[in-house]
Amino acid sequence: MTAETPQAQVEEFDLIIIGAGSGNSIPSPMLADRRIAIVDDGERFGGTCLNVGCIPTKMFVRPADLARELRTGEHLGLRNAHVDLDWAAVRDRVFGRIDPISSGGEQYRATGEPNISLVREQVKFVAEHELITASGRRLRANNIVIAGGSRPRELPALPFGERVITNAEALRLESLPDRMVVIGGGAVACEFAAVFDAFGVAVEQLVRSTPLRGVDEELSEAYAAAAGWPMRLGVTVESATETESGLRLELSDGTELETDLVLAAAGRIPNTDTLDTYAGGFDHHADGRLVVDVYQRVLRGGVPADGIWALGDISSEHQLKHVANQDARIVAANLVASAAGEPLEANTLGPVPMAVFTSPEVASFGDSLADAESKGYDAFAVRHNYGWTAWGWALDDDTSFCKIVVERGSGALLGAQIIGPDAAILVQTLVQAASFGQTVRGLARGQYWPHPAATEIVENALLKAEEILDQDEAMAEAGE
Ligand SMILES: Cc1cc2nc3c(=O)[nH]c(=O)nc-3n(C[C@H](O)[C@H](O)[C@H](O)COP(=O)(O)OP(=O)(O)OC[C@H]3O[C@@H](n4cnc5c(N)ncnc54)[C@H](O)[C@@H]3O)c2cc1C
Ligand SMILES: NC(=O)c1ccc[n+]([C@@H]2O[C@H](COP(=O)([O-])OP(=O)(O)OC[C@H]3O[C@@H](n4cnc5c(N)ncnc54)[C@H](O)[C@@H]3O)[C@@H](O)[C@H]2O)c1
Repeated sequence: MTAETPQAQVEEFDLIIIGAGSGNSIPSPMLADRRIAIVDDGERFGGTCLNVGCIPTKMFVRPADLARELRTGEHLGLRNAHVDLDWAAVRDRVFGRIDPISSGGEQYRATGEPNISLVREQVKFVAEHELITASGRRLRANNIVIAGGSRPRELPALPFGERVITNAEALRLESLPDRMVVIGGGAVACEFAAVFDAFGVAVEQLVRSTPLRGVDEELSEAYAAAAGWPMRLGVTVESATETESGLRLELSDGTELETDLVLAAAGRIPNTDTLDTYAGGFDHHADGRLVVDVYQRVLRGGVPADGIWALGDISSEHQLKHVANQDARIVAANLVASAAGEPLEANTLGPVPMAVFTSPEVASFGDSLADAESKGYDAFAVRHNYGWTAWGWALDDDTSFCKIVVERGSGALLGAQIIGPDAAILVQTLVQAASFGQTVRGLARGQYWPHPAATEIVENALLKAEEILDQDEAMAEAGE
């Protein structure tokens, strides 16, 4: 802007919410007396989870899982199960359901509430409480909620383009390629590899280290062994060359790989750079996330910046929707409390579960045994295989298992890792116990477990853990 260019007049609001993913849940009747601006630059309204993340991916996972189960059901006596998956039909069902929700939500925000203005463009900070939009509008508010999320990390050797795509493009492909390379070993890569494999694409997954790193070594190994598509571990792409029919990838192990399409899923980076939260003077972690305190207030010079809040991927160490939602609930409550001069609510919910809807499914919370030991816990782990329960016999399963990590003495549940069908549901029984401070003692025998449901896998792991605690106690009493 030159000296002669007149500056746009500042538009004043009581509250500006940047990001209409989890941020879109902040407005409520409690804030009906505030002039609110919701700012979002997404191609579709409603953020990552609704449009290109959790929800559509799982809507693809379901038919993929069904087809895989039928096709691989020979051992159960299923014969000649030939199942075709129709990509276009599945895709159109998914987005036929989701797109109207997105556009309906957008229309409601644009016209449905007199106190809310919707600003559909990119915005960035110019000062602690002031923003400028791409078209030059200047917005100011005493309270700003930063819910700008994250975006896929681009790899230098594989710039995004026609043949190198992200989750967003992958879900809406016009037609399926014959061959696809999936880069990464995280949740996105593992879920998409499983889906495209089931749809008949020749998938090859390239993992820099090990898949689902950070869960538990034994589980990561079991996952790599059980996944039904080729997975190369310990390799990266050094360079890529366009060929007539696709791309040739030169890999770090000296080999080459030809493919039609690359799906890059090498992590997500917070949108603090494009939002220029640095211009607001806020504190950032080394990876670019905003630093928040336990009340979700953004810090500036180590102390809470007045009226600046953040939630979800842009500030959280967990890039998970249930965490972003919880952050948003805290921010919503604290916007009301701070205006009323009441005490703020702390964000102190118990352990964070995560579930990866790949094949086989994986879920966990808390520490692996290695993590617990590195934190100084005197802990042990027990493992119970699905195949040791009646439900496992029904599945004819010999690869799935549940591990729980327990503190010696107290019997506190420090973590759990499950690989196998319905892992996401099973883990919640343990998350619930840990969240409400229940130890392993009495947990199995203090309630009924429907027989012969999959929950008996968890019940048996708990019984085993209790047995170890009893043995420890007996040894201590015997003075051993
Ligand atoms: C493929 C995939 C699958 C996933 N599956 C799961 C799952 O099964 N379970 C789970 O718990 N989590 C899952 N996640 C993670 C989950 O989607 C995110 O943790 C969650 O959506 C983050 O919400 P958010 O509100 O922080 O950000 P978002 O929902 O990303 O919202 C941020 C919004 O801010 C807007 N914005 C950003 N910068 C600006 C700017 N400068 N100006 C204006 N607007 C801006 C963006 O357009 C966007 O709409 C998945 C993620 C991906 C990518
Ligand atoms: N079911 C779920 O809950 C779910 C599903 C999808 C995504 N998510 C969330 O979305 C976030 C993003 O997922 P993601 O899988 O993209 O990230 P991630 O951080 O989980 O995994 C990134 C992967 O990319 C690899 N990688 C990083 N840099 C690389 C490089 N230069 N070359 C090769 N490989 C590289 C890492 O080794 C890792 O395997 C995750 O944090 C996850 O919490 C959750």
